[in-house]
Amino acid sequence: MTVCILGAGAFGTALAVALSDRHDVRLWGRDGAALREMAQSRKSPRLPDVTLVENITVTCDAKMALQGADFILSAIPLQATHAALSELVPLFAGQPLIGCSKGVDLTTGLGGYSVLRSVYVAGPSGLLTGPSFAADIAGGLPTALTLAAAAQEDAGAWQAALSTETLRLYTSSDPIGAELGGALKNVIAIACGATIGAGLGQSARAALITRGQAEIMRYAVKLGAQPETLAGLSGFGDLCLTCTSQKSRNYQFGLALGRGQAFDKAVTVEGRATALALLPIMERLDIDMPITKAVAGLCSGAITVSQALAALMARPLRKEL
Ligand SMILES: NC(=O)C1=CN([C@@H]2O[C@H](COP(=O)(O)OP(=O)(O)OC[C@H]3O[C@@H](n4cnc5c(N)ncnc54)[C@H](O)[C@@H]3O)[C@@H](O)[C@H]2O)C=CC1
Ligand SMILES: O=C(CO)COP(=O)(O)O
Repeated sequence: MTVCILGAGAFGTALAVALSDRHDVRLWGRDGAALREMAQSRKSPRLPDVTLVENITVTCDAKMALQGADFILSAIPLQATHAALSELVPLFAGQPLIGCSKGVDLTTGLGGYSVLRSVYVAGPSGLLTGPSFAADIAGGLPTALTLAAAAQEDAGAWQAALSTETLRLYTSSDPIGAELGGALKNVIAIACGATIGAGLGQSARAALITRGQAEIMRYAVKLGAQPETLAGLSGFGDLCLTCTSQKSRNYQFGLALGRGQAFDKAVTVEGRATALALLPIMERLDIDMPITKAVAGLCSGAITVSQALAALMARPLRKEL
């Protein structure tokens, strides 16, 4: 089969490497000069340890990349996905479109799967998400992810086509739960990084992960997710990984906030825009999300880490569940 991957950053490239074990892959990106350099050197600046094998075609020609593709995967950062796909969808030919991005859109409030549905109205779409660093996938380390689609038979067929010896896919028929678990964990990871960066300790981080999971659950269930999905790979699994690993860019961004250090604005940190996107929605729907609110305040510069801590600790005492 032929798989077209949109977005030639770390994650798109990692998926290209993994799927090239079984399929021909077309890796499409928008930056012509960078793509030509990748095509020639067979190296990715984002994943320097990896060599791109021959059956990965690197290109900025979308028509060529999509021609005859059996699957389309999108690994374009979430805030750019709607605009980018709106231009590309006219070139699609009814293939499954599977989102791989994690976040909530600032303009529409939609998550990774729902953005795809809003642009690719007539075609089948799904979401691939869960605990996975690009470098791990590209390095052939064992990884388990959730492949979610509204129709279980679609998810089953796509699982069979896209699993590899090292990439183990589980199906889910709850794409809303999958998109929200993957998006909201990034916000909690920023809080965890800030906590460690400010020297508040690992006990505080464990509390944030647990209370973070509680507020992710409140939000997602209100928006129609199944609670079990939030306990799975796309929810709890990815929350664990991102909140505890210095490889996570969301966690690194939080660490810098906690230490009062600057952070490179060019690095993809999905949780920053996601926290700001969630703020008006949780207020409108009256969902209690104090950690997300604190992270939104940190990201907009409205509050400091010590003010965020003081606000969280001063909340009225309550029952845990
Ligand atoms: N890096 C990782 O370990 C993982 C990343 N993801 C998700 O994958 C998505 C992409 O992240 P990364 O690849 O890591 O980011 P990245 O920063 O490495 O790469 C992003 C790529 O997207 C391209 N891009 C930006 N706007 C674009 C547009 N309008 N059209 C086409 N290309 C555009 C950039 O040129 C860049 O090549 C994010 O939503 C992230 O949460 C998911 C799982 C793991
Ligand atoms: O989503 C990820 C791991 O599952 C990657 O996390 P970061 O975007 O924080 O690096």
